[in-house]
Amino acid sequence: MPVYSQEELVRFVEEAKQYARYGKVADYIPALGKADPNELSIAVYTPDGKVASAGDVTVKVTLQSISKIITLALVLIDRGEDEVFRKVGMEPTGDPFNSIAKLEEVQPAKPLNPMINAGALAVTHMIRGRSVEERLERLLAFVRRLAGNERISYSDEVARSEFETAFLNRSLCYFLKQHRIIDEDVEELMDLYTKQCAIEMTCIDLARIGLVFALDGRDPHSGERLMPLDVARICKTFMVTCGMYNASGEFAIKIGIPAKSGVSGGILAAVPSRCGIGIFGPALDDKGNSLTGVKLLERLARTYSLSIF
Ligand SMILES: NC(=O)CC[C@H](N)C(=O)O
Repeated sequence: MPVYSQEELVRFVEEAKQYARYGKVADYIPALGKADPNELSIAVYTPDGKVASAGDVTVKVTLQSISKIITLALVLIDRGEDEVFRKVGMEPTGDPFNSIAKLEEVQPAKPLNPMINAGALAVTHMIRGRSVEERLERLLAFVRRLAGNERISYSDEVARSEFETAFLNRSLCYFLKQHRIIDEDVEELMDLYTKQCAIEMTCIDLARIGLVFALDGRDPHSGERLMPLDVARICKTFMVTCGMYNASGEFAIKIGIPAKSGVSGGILAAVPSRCGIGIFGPALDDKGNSLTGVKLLERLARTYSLSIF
């Protein structure tokens, strides 16, 4: 097991930051547009409980699409594989995360995987609970257990900002409703989905959740099982095949670590048995992945031979 040295991480962060000028902060969710593209931070959490970090790891990042992997785990626990995969598929799309195109082409109409927005909306729909509040509380309780941090909540500002502007996601919902993938009120689902995406935490929390996946679903400190082995396995497989949207193939070749990104600039990565990694770098590439974050991960993967392939 390599020792992830703080000094080395600081150097890698400085190197990767040079690329910030080629990226762009997401602004289709207006509240995300306020982020500083030069921000870059990383935390690496190892099974011995140690955390190495660089950059300002007190900054909070909203999960955005990273939440998709966590809701998938919760819903697989809630409903089991058979029910979940009746409503959402297992195949990468090669399309942007918010694309509506394949929904019409694929028969029977169901989203191709849970990592694109259409699939994630179908998954969020399946979170058990009698009301949006109860479902959100169940999700938050799960997130807090994975991160070992009771204080985690969501940003009301970011949730509201997305809720007010998410017309494309609403279109996806109506399509799903027409095809009976979902049967709830679209505004309620959007309320829950935008709050889910606005759950915020630090890179250290992200890294700790990554480590739970890396340890096949076990709590790194207590050894307690937080999700069944199969659920952790399915989630990690989706991270490899679809976690970086339509850049997942290139990411697998260049970096080779199960990872999930969000348009906030966050990345959660799980190196099986070895570590969890949390990154925040809001300068995005044209696919919506953190440009500086991916550069940083690439450097780390090469230095420490982290590719699983
Ligand atoms: N790729 C992302 O991170 C997208 C998440 C965002 N909340 C959306 O639905 O558009």
